[in-house]
Amino acid sequence: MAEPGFSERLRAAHDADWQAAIRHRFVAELAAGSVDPAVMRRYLVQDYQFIDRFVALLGAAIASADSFSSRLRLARFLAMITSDENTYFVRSFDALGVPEAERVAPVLTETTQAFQAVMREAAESRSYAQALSVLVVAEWLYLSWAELIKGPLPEDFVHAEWITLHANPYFSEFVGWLRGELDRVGPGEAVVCGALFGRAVALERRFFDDLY
Ligand SMILES: Cc1ncc(C[n+]2csc(CCO)c2C)c(N)n1
Repeated sequence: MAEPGFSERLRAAHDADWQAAIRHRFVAELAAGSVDPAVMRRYLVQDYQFIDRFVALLGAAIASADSFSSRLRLARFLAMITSDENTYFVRSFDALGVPEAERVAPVLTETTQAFQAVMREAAESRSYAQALSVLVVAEWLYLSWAELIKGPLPEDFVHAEWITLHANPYFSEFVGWLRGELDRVGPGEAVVCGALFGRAVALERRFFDDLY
């Protein structure tokens, strides 16, 4: 059997937080379409602020990537999420009656602030490997919970689209490629990449825990 790659070794090193996040109560309720509207609202309001820094981090990855083909691939993904995914938030905020102030400048939880700090740190490192360490967690962990959901989609688009955005062949393929990039460049900065990866996994779990 082939040796596990760098990304799988980091994931396995943080398996307890990883499993707690991908099997979280929030994910189960999302699949059942039973997330309390107040919980969904709190989640999406904080997540929109997460996405803001995520987009900046993806920009940093584009700037620090070590080849034109990698830059192109990341740039295409960036274009996709800043169009399709942004409309999901706007439509969901409308459906949930979220006022403008909470869309653009909500009070941030400590977890959201800590997450933003990790993303800022990774972006400011100007290291492709460090940027990838945080991007891979955010994308792969979401793909992993979404892939565990079986059966018919919930009726409400706020629930259903949040699942289909993360469980689709395009996204799965992209995450596979992104992991391959981290497998390729991460071992050169293994310790610092491992630390960023671990902080990000712990924060993903806390981000869900905070909702309850
Ligand atoms: C706390 C938190 N962590 C990860 C994601 C997942 N995510 C963020 S941006 C992006 C790319 C396009 O979908 C993905 C998968 C999230 N939404 N919120």
